[in-house]
Parts: sequence; structure tokens; C-alpha cells
Amino acid sequence: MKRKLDANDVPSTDATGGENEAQITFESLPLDPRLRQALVKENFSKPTLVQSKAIPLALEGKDILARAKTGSGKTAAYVLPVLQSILQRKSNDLSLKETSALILVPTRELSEQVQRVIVSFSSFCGKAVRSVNLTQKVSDSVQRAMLADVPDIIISTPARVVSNVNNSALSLDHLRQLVIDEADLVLSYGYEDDINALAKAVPRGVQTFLMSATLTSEVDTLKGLFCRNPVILKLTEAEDEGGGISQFAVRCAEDEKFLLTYVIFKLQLVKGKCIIFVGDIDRCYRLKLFLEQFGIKSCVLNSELPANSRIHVVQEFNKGVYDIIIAADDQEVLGTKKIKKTAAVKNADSNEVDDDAEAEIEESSDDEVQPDESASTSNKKQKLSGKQKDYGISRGIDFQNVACVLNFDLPTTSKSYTHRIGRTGRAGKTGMALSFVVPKEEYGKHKPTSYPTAKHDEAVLSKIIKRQGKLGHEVRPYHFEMKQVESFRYRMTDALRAVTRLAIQEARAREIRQELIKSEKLRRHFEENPDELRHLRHDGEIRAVRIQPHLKHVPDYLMPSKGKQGLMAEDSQRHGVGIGKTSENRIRKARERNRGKGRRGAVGKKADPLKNFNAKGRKK
Ligand SMILES: Nc1ncnc2c1ncn2[C@@H]1O[C@H](COP(=O)(O)OP(=O)(O)OP(=O)(O)O)[C@@H](O)[C@H]1O
Repeated sequence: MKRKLDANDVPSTDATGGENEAQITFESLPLDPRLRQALVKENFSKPTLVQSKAIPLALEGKDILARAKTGSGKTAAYVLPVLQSILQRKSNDLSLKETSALILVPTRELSEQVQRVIVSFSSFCGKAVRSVNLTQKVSDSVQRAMLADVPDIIISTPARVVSNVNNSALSLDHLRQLVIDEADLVLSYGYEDDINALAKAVPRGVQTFLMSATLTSEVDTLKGLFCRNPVILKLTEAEDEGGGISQFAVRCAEDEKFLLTYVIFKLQLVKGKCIIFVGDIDRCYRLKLFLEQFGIKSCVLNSELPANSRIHVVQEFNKGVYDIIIAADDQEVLGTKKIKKTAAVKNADSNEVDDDAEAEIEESSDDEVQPDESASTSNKKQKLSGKQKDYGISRGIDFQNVACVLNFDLPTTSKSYTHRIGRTGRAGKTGMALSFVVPKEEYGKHKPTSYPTAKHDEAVLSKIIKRQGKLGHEVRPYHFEMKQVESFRYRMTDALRAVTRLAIQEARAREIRQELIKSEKLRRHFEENPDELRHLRHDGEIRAVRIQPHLKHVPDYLMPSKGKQGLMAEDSQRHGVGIGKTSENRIRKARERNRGKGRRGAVGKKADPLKNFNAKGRKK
């Protein structure tokens, strides 16, 4: 039955993180020893703000509506109370079999991610906790069998739950806890009908958690549908939304974006893992192929890749197989675009005005983030609004240990910027955000590579600066010593020239072909038609990019005499963008290796045509 409650019946509690509360530790929380063991294994030494506020209240059985920034640890804030409650009930009756917790998320990726967190936190619980992710790709009969075993926890998109409830494979009769993670996205991803159906199916009295990075009218709707007098946690940490992250903006022309990216990664000016955000899918592959020319490995993430591959890419990045991930916020691709003034969005619980709702670029594009394919058809047709599209692909995904976010193409809104930079500096760690900003006068000068939204960069940057300023954070200008960097231009141009439109299309198609080859669904078809598989494999081997082995190393004469520091203008050197002794040493060693090669083999100065060219063409 529907449990529409009027939130005004009983006043909600509003907590902020600014208060100087007694420090809560995990030891001080009444958690099962098996969960404590898992916390140690996971290196969770102290709770994050949202955890220290939400867990004690949740353990008391309160409904929670928590807004906390991306990366603030919201997952454990509900997973621990959910596990605790299951273990507590089972301590009285180990044979208890009931599905008592339902966790709803908007996408398959998030389902997988949440299940991984549950598995690691219940790793010392033996068979006491069993969870099933309904979005995994298994046959209906396998899924039915898993559900017949009555798992304790279901993680799913709303659509999958509804279809399993409708065909009686899943019963929600014994549900005790309901979590809606990324609550602000769930409705906008086209699950409205499913959510309404669930509101009727969920029993009265279930403890509800609504976790969200922003409080929107969608969250308010969910609160009305599922919550009883929730405790509302609006958490703003001192280091919230961009705190702990050093933010820099580099004004540069379109082609300089490529030049600087080459220099930054080839000379390892940035240490650690990096997410590069670009404006669309083609840019993803252009940059990937460009970096490949210099022997710099990266992987791509975009909405064109099937969900399975996206999950795989993030896992590989998290495992350290790749240090660079190039993510296309392809929701930002503009078919027709215009700047519109949107009506101010009212916050869910007050008359506060969300100042993100200022000027936004209205988008009309065919690229959509794909929610669960089984979302109600009518809703599936519903396009995501510009605001929701803005940070669809990476939102909520836990990219681990990201040292730097590079906005190769600036996003179109300050809110999207906040979400992008939230991929670094997670769980109290520090991070760096570097954004390329194309000045108005530079826009359009470099046609083949110009990105259409770049003409708004300066306007967007002022909004970003304003928003970050309100939060007490500074976006500082960063200057490279362009005279030094220029010496790398010839190589940059050479590499960029090799990355033709055809090469990009080929790389894009190749990625999809690989997915076809890997597809479970097509396996039988390929078994029956081996020639087709052979053709696909063969096509995959064609390489449309000219190989230029000489680009893979950096000749000595290109390095400034002062080392890498010489690439940064003096006012920016003190910010020390990732420069450390270790990488300086790496460069020194690389130079020594190069020198060694020159002596040993034929790759000496004279044998390198680029060096000869430069030696004549430039003053050294
Ligand atoms: N108490 C803690 N100690 C150490 N690491 C933590 C702690 N809490 C969370 N983390 C780590 O911080 C990262 C971010 O956590 P999580 O994904 O739960 O954030 P989130 O708030 O859900 O972010 P998003 O809104 O992007 O989904 C994860 O890698 C997680 O393992």
C-alpha cells in the first residue's frame, strides 16, 4: 500500500557537519565484531562525516535522508546498519530466511559496486549474509534460482525489482530496510512508474535510507513516498565540495590542450591516477589515440560502451592496470544548444534556492545515459534533462585513489564541475583538479580539434569560481612556461596529424566489435557462423593510426635545463603540480637510459630525424 506521509506532520531534524561534535569512532558504535573486522581489513580507521552522523541514527531505527558530497562515504553509511540489523536478527535465529533489505540504485554499474561493498563488509560473516544483484547478466532461470534461495539483501535498479515482484520470483513481504542510493537520479533515469509500483509493494514501517549528493524535488517526491519522519542530514564539511582539492585553471588554446596533456603525462608532471574529462565520445578516442602515439596508455569510458565494459574499465582503472581514464561526459554533446535561464530549483526541505540552477546549457542530443533496459517503456522515452545529463556517466562511480581530475574540455555548468572534481579527494584524501579553459579570442582558431562548448568556457569558469568561492575554495590560475613547452609542439602536431577522423571512427567501431566478440548473447551465433567471428577479429586488427615509434621517448634536448620545474612559470612552481622527487628521478633515469641507448645503438642524435630537424630549425 502507498504510504504517502506529510513530512510536515512531525518536524524533521536538520544536522550539519559544521558542529563540533564528540568524535565518533567505529569502536564506539554498537557494531558486530565481524563488521569491525571487515572495517579493519578495508582500512576504514575512522568514520567519515556522513557515516558518523547517519550510522548511530540508523542503528536506532530512524529513517535517514542524507545529502553529502560525492565520495563522502555514503555507501558504508547505509551498508553497515543494514548488515548490522541482519546479523542481529540472525544471532537469535541463524536459520532465518527472509529478504529484509532492498537497495535501489539507478544503474547496473552502481548495483555491481554496491554489491562489492556488501561482499567485502560481510566477508567475515560466512553464510549469515547473502546478497543478490538483480542487474547481473544471468538467465531468468538462474536469477529465479538465486531468488528462490531467499537472499537477505537485494541490490537492483527499480525496474528489475518490479518485474521480479510481478512474476512472483521475489517477495517484499518481509522487507525491513529500503535504501535508495543516488536518490536524486533514480526518478530522472526513467523509473517513475517502477518507483510508484514499489511504493505500493513495500510494507508499512520499513526503515528507509535516501542517500543523495543533492536535494532536489525528486528526492522530496521519494521522501513523500517512502519515509516516515526522516532525520535529514544536510552535510557540509569544511572540506566539502571541492575542499581538500587544489583547483587550477589553465588558459590555453584548443591545440595547446593536446600539447599540455602530452607534456603533463609524458613527463609525469602529475603523479598518480588521473581522470581526464572530455566533451564527447570522439574526443575520447582522439585523445586516447593521441596519447598512444607517445606510448601513454589510457582507457576510455563513455555511454556508448555496454554496461559490462564500463564496469570492467572502472575495475581495471581501480586495480591500477591503467593510470589514465578518459571519460566522455557525452551527455554534454550539443545537438542544438542555447543558454537558458532555468527557474530556480527549490531545495527539498526549505525555501533555499539551489544556485546551480542558474544559467545552464540546454541540450538536445541523442546520446543518453542508458538506465536499466527494462525501465518502463514510457519512461525510457523520457529524455534526461540537461541538468541531469550533465554528469551521468561518472556520477556515483567509485574511481579509487584518483590524484588528479583533468578537465580537458570544461563542463558546461558549475555543478557538473563540482561532480567531476568530486572524483578526486575522496574520503578525506587530497587531490588536484586542473581545467583547460579556452579564452574567447582563441576559440575556433584550430578548427579540426575545436570543441563547440569551448566558446562558453570563460562564462562557465566565472560561475565555477563564484560557486567554489562561496564554499571557501579558490580556483587558481596556473601558468606553464610556454616557451619551454613549445619545444614539444612539433611532436604534438605530428601525433595529432596521425589521429585522423577515420582513425577515430575505426577506434570507436573497434571497441564495439570487441564487445560483440565478447557478448554472451552472440556466442551461439558465432559458434554457428565462425566466419563472421573471424571477420570481426580480423577487422579488429586493422590499425588506422600511423605508427611513429620515435614519438615514444623524449629526447634530452627537449627537456628544459632546470628539469621539469622549468616547464612551469615561476608563480606556479610553488603550487608544485604533482612534482616530486620521485618523478624527477624517473625523468633523470629515463634521460640516462636514452643516453645509454644513443651510445649503444643507432638511435643517436644524428639518427633521430626529429633531432636533426630541430637542431637546424631551432635555437637550442
Ligand atoms: N571511513 C572510511 N575510511 C576510509 N575510506 C573510506 C571510508 N568511507 C568510505 N571510504 C572510501 O571512500 C570512497 C568513496 O566512498 P563511497 O563510494 O561510499 O562515496 P559516496 O558518498 O557514495 O560517493 P558517490 O556519491 O560518488 O557515490 C570509497 O573508495 C570507499 O571505500
